[in-house]
Amino acid sequence: MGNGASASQPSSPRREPSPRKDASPRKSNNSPAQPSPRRQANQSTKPDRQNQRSDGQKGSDRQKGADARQQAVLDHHKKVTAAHARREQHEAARSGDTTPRNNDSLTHGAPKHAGGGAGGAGGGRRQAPVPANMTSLQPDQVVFETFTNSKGKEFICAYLAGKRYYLDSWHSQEWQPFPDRWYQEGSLRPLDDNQVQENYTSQSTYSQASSGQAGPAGRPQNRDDREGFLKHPKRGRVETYLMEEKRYVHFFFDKFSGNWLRLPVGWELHHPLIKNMVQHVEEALPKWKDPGDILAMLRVCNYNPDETIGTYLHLEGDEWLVPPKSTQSMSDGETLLDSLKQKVKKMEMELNDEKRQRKSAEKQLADLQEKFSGLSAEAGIARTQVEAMQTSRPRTAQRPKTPVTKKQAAKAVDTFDPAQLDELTSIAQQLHKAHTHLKMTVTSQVGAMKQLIVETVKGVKEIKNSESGSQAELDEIRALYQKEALQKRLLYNQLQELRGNIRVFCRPRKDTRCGTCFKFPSEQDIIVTNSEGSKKSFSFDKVYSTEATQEEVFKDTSPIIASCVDGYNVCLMAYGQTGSGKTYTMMGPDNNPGINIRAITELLKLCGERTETKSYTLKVSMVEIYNETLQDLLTEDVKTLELSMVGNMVRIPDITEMTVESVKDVKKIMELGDKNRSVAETKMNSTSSRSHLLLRIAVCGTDKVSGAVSNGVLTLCDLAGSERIGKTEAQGQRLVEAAAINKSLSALGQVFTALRSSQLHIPYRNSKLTQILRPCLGGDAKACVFVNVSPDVKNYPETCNTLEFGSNARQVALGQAKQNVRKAPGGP
Ligand SMILES: Nc1ncnc2c1ncn2[C@@H]1O[C@H](COP(=O)(O)OP(=O)(O)OP(=O)(O)O)[C@@H](O)[C@H]1O
Repeated sequence: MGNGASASQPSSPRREPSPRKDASPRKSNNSPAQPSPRRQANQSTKPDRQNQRSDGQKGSDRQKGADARQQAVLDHHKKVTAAHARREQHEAARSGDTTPRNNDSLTHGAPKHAGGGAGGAGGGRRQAPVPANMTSLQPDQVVFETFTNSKGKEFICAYLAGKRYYLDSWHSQEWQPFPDRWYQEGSLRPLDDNQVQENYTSQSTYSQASSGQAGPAGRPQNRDDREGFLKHPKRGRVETYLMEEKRYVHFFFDKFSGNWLRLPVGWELHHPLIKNMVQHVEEALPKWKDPGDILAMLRVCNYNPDETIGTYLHLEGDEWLVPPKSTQSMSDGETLLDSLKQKVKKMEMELNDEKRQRKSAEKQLADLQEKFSGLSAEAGIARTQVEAMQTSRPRTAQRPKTPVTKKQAAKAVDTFDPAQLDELTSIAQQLHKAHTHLKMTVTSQVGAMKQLIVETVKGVKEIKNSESGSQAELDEIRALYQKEALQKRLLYNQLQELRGNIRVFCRPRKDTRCGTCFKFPSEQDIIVTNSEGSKKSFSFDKVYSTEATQEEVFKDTSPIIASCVDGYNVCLMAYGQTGSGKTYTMMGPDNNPGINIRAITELLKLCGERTETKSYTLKVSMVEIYNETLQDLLTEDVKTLELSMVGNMVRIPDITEMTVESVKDVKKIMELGDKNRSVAETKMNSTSSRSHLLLRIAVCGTDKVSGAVSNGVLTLCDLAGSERIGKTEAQGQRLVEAAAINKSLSALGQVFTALRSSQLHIPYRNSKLTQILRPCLGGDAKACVFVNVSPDVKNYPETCNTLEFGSNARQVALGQAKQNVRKAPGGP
C-alpha cells in the first residue's frame, strides 16, 4: 500500500541517483532502525529496496515513479502547511498571541500519529482518520488510497502526517485537501501498487502534456509498450509516446433518438463558440484557409486555439504533413454521387452511340469489300476479253514468206474484190474502236479500284482507332463505377459513424418449455415482466422476436462485415446468461449455422468479388480465455499464449494462424478448435462453455495497382455465460471458473462504463478479455453486441442484468472508426 521510498530522503523523478545518495547511511542495510515506509506499510518480508535496485531497469523505473508520486505529495504538503502556518501567525499577531506555532510536521514537528478523531494539527480542520490496516505510521510516510463517492466516482487520495489529500484530476491537476464532509459521502480503501502506477501515470502524463512540459525532457517516467519512435526524413529519430488524455467531445442532444450524439464536423463549424475559435486561428494563420482542417486540429488540441496555432507553426512546412483536405459533408457526398451517376449514364449513352457508329462503319466496309470483289471480277473478265480480241485480230502486217511472182500478182489483181476490202477495213475500224473503249474502261476501273483500296485502308484504320477508343472509354467507365462503389461504402461508413460504431441487438431465445416474460412494443423495444407483474423496458438498435431466424439475425450484421474487407477492425460478440442462446446465435447447429459461418462466407464472397482490383489473404486463429489464461486452440496440445499491448494494438506472438480459402477450410479449423475447447457440464446447461471463445479472421488486402495494403480483423466472440454462482451451484473447479468468468465480464462492463462517460482511464488491463478486445472497443473499430436473454420468468434478474449491460454498451459513442490501410512500400 505505502507505495514510495522513504519520504525523508525524497528523490526527484528527474534527478539521476547520485553516488552520494547510494552511499547514504539511512539507506544502508545496516540501519534497520529506519526501515522504508513501503516495507513498514506492507509489514512484508520483501528484500530491501536497496537490493531490489539491481533487479533491472524496470524496477528502477518503477522506483522513480514511486519517488515522483511521493515527492509530489510531500511538496504539496509542505506548501499547504507553510501557508497554514503563515495564516496562523498572521492571525496570532492580530490577536496579540505571540506563542510560536509549528505546523510543519514534516520538517520540525513531532510525529502526528494515527488516531483520527476531530481536532489535531493545523487548527480548525479535524485530523483525518488513519488508513485501514495501518497501526503505526512514520510522520513522513505517504499512504495512497481510493475514495469512491456516493455516485461511484473514484479519486486517488494520499494520507500523510495526519492529513489526507485527493488528486483533483479535473480542475487543478493538483493534490487538494480532502474535504471533511466527504467522509460521510463515500468510502476509502487502500490502493494497490498497480492501480497507483496506472492512475498516477495517466494523471501526470496529462498535466505534463497540458502544461507544455511533455517532450523528451517531460516524457512520462515509466517506460512501457506505449513508447516508440519514428524516422523522420529531416529530424531523424523522433521519440513517440501514446498518451491517454482527457478530451472534450462536442455532443448534441438528438431528440428523435433521445441520445446525446457526437456533433458532426459540418454542424460544429456553425457553432458560435467553434466559429470564434476557428476565426481566431485564421486570423493568426492567414495561410491556413480550410476551416474543416482547423477544426480537426482544434479537436486534436482539445479545443485550445493557442495550442492549435502553436502546433501548426511548429510543424509548418513539414513535408510529411498531409495537405489540408476539405471535409465533405454527407450532402456533398450525395451530390457527388448523383453527379457521378449522371456522368456514368452519359458515358453509357456515348458508348452506345459509339457502338452504333462502329456497326455502320463495319457495314460500310463490308459493302466496299463486296463492291471491290465485284469490280475485281469485272476487271478480270475485261482483261480476258481484251486478250481474246488480241488473239483473234488478223495479222495484217504479216507478209508472205515466199516472194510473190509476177504471175501470182497478175492473178491476184484479176481475182481482187474491192467489196471484200471494204468489209475488212470496217472490221478493223470496229476492232480499233472496241480496243480504245476497253482500254479506257480498264483505266477508269483501275482508278476506281485504287480509290476503293485507299478508302478501305482508311476505314480499317478508323475502325481500329474507334476500337481502342471504346476500350479506353470502357476502362474509364469501369473506374468510375469503382469510384462510385467506394463512395457508397464511404457514405455507409459515415452513416454508421453517425449512428454510433457500436450497435447492440437483443435476441430473446425461443424456449417451448416455459412461458414468456417478454413483450415487444416495437422493433427497438422490449418489456420484461416479473412474476409480481412489475415491468422494465429497454431499447436497442434492434430487438428480434423469439421466432427470428438465423438468417434474419445475420442480415443486420452483414454491412458491418463488409467494412472488415475495407480494413476496419470489426467485432461481433454475444453476451448473456448461460443457456440463453449465445452459442446458438454465434455458432448455431450444423444445418442452421449462426453468425460465425455466415460472416466468414460473406467475407470470402466479398473478397472474391474484388479479385479484379485486389488480392486477399484470410488467416484464421482461434483462442479461448479460460481462467484468465489465453489458450491457442489450433495446436495439438493446447498452448498458453502471452499477450502484449503496443499502443492500441494487441500482439499475440506465438498464435497459430491458418490461411483459408473456402468455407470448408474454416469449418475444418473450427472443428479442430472446438475439440480443444473446455466444455463442462453445469447444472444449468449441459454443454455450457466455461471460457470465452474468440475466432479471429485477419483479412489482408493488397491493391493490385497501387500496392496499398489494408488490414482488417473480424473478431467473433462467444462469451462465457454471465451466471450467478449461487444459482448454478458451482463448486470446486467450476466455482473457480465461474469466478474468473464473472471477473472478466464485469471488467468488460467497466470498460463500457468508462468509455460511455469518456473517462480518462479506460481499465482495459483489468482482464485478458478486455485486453484482447481493446482494438475492437477503443474507438477505431466497429462492434456489434448481441444480448441473449431467456424468456423464462425464473431468469428475470439475470435477464435484467443482461439487458442493462446491453443498454450500457449502447450508450458508448466510439470515436471515428479508422481504416487500417498503409501505402505500398516505395509507393506514391
Ligand atoms: N433461438 C433459438 N432457437 C432454438 N433453440 C435455441 C435458440 N437459442 C438457444 N437455443 C437452444 O438452447 C440451448 C442453449 O443454448 P446455447 O448453448 O446457445 O446457450 P449459451 O448461452 O451459449 O450457453 P453457455 O453460456 O452455457 O454456453 C441449446 O440447446 C440451443 O439449441
